[in-house]
Parts: sequence; structure tokens; C-alpha cells
Amino acid sequence: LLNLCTRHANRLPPGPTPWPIVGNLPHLGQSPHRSLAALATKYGPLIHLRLGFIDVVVAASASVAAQFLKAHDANFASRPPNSGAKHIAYNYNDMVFEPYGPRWRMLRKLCLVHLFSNKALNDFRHIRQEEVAILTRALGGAGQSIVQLDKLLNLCISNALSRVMLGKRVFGDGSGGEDPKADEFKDMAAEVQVLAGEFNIGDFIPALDWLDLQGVTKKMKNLHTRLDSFLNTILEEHKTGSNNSRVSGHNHFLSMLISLKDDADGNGPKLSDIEIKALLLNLFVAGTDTSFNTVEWAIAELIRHPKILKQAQQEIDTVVGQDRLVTELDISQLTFLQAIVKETFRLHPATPLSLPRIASENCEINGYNIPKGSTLLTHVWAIARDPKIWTDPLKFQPTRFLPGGEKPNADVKGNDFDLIPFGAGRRICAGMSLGVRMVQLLIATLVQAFDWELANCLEPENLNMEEAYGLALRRAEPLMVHPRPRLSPHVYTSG
Ligand code: HEM
Repeated sequence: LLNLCTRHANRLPPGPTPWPIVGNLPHLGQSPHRSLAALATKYGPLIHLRLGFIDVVVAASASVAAQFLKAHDANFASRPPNSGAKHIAYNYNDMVFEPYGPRWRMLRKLCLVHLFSNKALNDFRHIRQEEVAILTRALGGAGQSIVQLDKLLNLCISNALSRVMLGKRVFGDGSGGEDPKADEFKDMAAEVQVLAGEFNIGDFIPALDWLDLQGVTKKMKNLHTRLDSFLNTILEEHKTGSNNSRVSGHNHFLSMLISLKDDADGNGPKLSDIEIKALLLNLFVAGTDTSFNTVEWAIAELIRHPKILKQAQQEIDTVVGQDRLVTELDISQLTFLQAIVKETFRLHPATPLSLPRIASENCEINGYNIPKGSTLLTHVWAIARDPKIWTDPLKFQPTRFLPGGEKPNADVKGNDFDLIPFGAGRRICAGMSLGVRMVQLLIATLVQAFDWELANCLEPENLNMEEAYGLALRRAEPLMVHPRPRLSPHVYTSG
């Protein structure tokens, strides 16, 4: 019996047979999230792969994810070493890749208190609403021109974030027009997501790291230089007081970070310039792409489902009317709209494989051995499409979240493992509260204020809904649209 138990506990989860040296890297293909989902269908919801010399386990069902992120969360509270953290995120001097411990806790607390607590979110609500109103004016004034929605969404979200973090807009003058600097930043943030999502061979076969076979390291270093120069300008402006924005003041996140002092025993949260830049980088990169991709996917789905769009517009018209824009305070009354947001998070989760975690110690999950040092990938995307949990999982069907539907009480906040777009456990998305508010407000406003037509007379059923894999799951083709205003004209000109 003892023998049997020992053998059982030493067994790795099932998975495809690894090739020599490269292991299962060739199994990942162009869309690793889809390949891993297919492997989970074949081998079961807990699979093991060997990527180069690294053990990787994939949690592809709600119950397996709960085993890792609830029952064994303490053992998976850090992230594995990777070239993105080294070359882009200031050699692990950031928060996203900081190992679980006192410094990580300190950074998270700073963000929670100053950015993401209910108080902070309420204090800065007017900023989000002002930026969304600016976006609405820009879209309302588009006339016959074609709008690339993700660009304007990025501008809006980046400015809402930067007004809170830096006391000013980073892009544009607030008139809602396009800005080449914003385009450049958007491209850089998108590149971070693509490069960070790459399975870089050097991360898995250390002996090959120096060869940089895919050219990823070179691209990362180059990108880092550009991002660093962007962040240096921001930091210098603040230090020399040349921040001449109309909305500057000193009551913002960066001024607080700069003014932190050591406590008496020198252990206080004093941050170096590098640590400050790394944290700003984390927040901008993690906060912009995730949010605007989600909103872009939602509008694409609503264009393909005009009845659902109409129903959502009717709900908002009833609660808010057509003479003012919807606000964050209205959202609690918009149950159908909330269901649309949940359905978008389900079908198009911003980070399909979440962010990786690492096993600090050996542990046993579902009777399988998970070796110390294994990378855990939580397959948020596959869980949200699991046919054992969801009826017609590929259908965009917000009613599933309404009373009488299959999941009337599901929440996206890490409590219900069937739907974990923000991850779960100790390391759950730090900016979830802001992300949810921003995405809800943006989708509600775009639904309320416009009817949507696709550019070039494209029929909704022909809209390309393919994904482009990255750490954040973008649309393969950006959504090109004509927004048609549907509210009283003064709504698009006032404010
Ligand atoms: C649609 C919106 C968003 C989605 C779907 C999303 C998703 C995620 C996910 C899945 C993780 C990994 C969680 C885990 O390991 O279990 C994460 C981490 C993180 N997110 Fe988000 N996120 C969003 C918005 C934001 C925003 C707005 C911010 C900040 C401005 C942000 C900042 C972060 C940070 C700092 C981490 C790392 C947390 C840590 O390691 O302790 N995210 N996010």
C-alpha cells in the first residue's frame, strides 16, 4: 500500500509526450491558449507539459483552478522568472513580478490606498466621467469619417489613469483628438503584451538564452529603452516642477511616491526612481490594454447582436433618459448592461492564460505531484468556455447572467471560479476595482450614446472576430466603425 501511495504521489499530471530538449514547446503553436485548451480536452483539466527544462502545469477547469488559487494559493503566490520581467520591467523592480513578501505587500497597499480603494475610486470618479465625456464628444463629431475605436479608447483610458497617477493627461489636450504620442504609447503597450506573452525559448532552455533564437530579447531591450525614455520625461517633469498641466496640483499618485520617506529603521517604503518607473509602467501597461480590449470586444459583439444592443439601449433610456450621459452611479440599476459586461469578460477575457505563478514547494493537486518550481498557467479562457459549465459556451448570451439564467449570481471578482478574468487569490488583479468600473462606464456610454455601423458597409455577420494572441488577447483586426449619435444633440457638445 505504501508503495502504491508513493508512486501515486510522484505521478505528474497527464500531458503530451515531450520532445528531447525543447520538450512540448512545439505543441504551443501560434495560439498557445487554443493549443492548450485542445490539449486539456484530450488529457483532462489538469495537464503537465515540459517546456524546455521547465515543468508547466495548466489549470483548465474551475475546480482545478480553485485547487491552485484557493486551497494552495499560498504556494503559488509568486511569479516565475522570465525575460519580460528582466528586460522590460526593470529587472524585477516592479510589482507584477515582485516575489510574494513584504515589499510586494507594501507596493500593493500603496496602490490599494491611493488608487483602488472605494474612497480613492469615488474621489476620482469625476475624472473618469470627464474623460469618457470627451471621448463621447470626439465620437459624436466623427461625422462620416471612419473611427478606429481602440485608438480613442486607449486615449481615454490612458488619460483617465494618468490624471489620477500623474495629475495630468499624458496624451492630447483633452479635446479628444488623436495624438501621435498616444499612438506611440499604445503601440509600445501592445508590444509589451505581445512580447510578454511569447514563450521565449531562452526562458525555458537557459543554455540557449544568449542565442535569442526568436529575437525576443533584442526586441524587449529596444522596447524598454523607448518606454524608459517616456517614463524619464514624466519623472523629470514632476521633479523639476515643469508639469504645467491645467489639472496638475500635487495631490496625485506620483507626487505621493516621490515624497515617501524612510521610516526610522530604514525599512519604510522609500522608492528609488527605478522602482517608481517600474510601478508606473506596470499600472499603465496592465491598466490600458486589458480595459480597452474588453470594451472593443464588447462593441464588436453588440454590433453582431443588434437585438442585444437595442435592449441595452432601452434599459439605459429608461433609467437615464436621452438628455444626459450615463454615470457610474447609474450602473447599479443597469442589470442587463452588467450582464453584457460579464458576458464580454467570459468570452473575451483580457488575459487568456492569466499571469503565470510558480510553485514555491512541491505539492499535490488532485492526487498528482506538482514539482517545486513548476509554472502554473490558469486557463481563464478555457474555463469560461467549458461546455460542462456553460450552455452554448461560444454564444454571446448575456441573459445567462440574469435571474432565471444559468448563472444569475456569478461575479467576476475571483469568488466564482467559473469566471475569473481577473485571476483569483492573493495575487488577483490589483486594479480589478478600477478595471470593472472603467469597463462598465465605457460600455454603458458607448451603448447609450451611439448606434454603430461598420466601416466600408461591412455586414455585421462578416465582421472578423479572430483573436491575436498575446499576454492580452487583442482583436486580430481593429474595429473600424461609424458611431451614429442617438441622444439629444447638447449631450455631445456640453461639459
Ligand atoms: C479589464 C481589465 C483587467 C483585467 C481583465 C485584468 C486581469 C488581470 C489578471 C488576470 C491578472 C493576474 C492575476 C493573477 O495572477 O491571479 C492581473 C494582474 C494585475 N493587474 Fe490587472 N486586469 C485588468 C485591469 C487592470 C487595471 C486597470 C490595473 C491598474 C491600473 C491592473 C493592474 C494589475 C496589476 C498591478 C497586476 C499584478 C498584481 C500582482 O502581481 O500582485 N489591471 N490583471
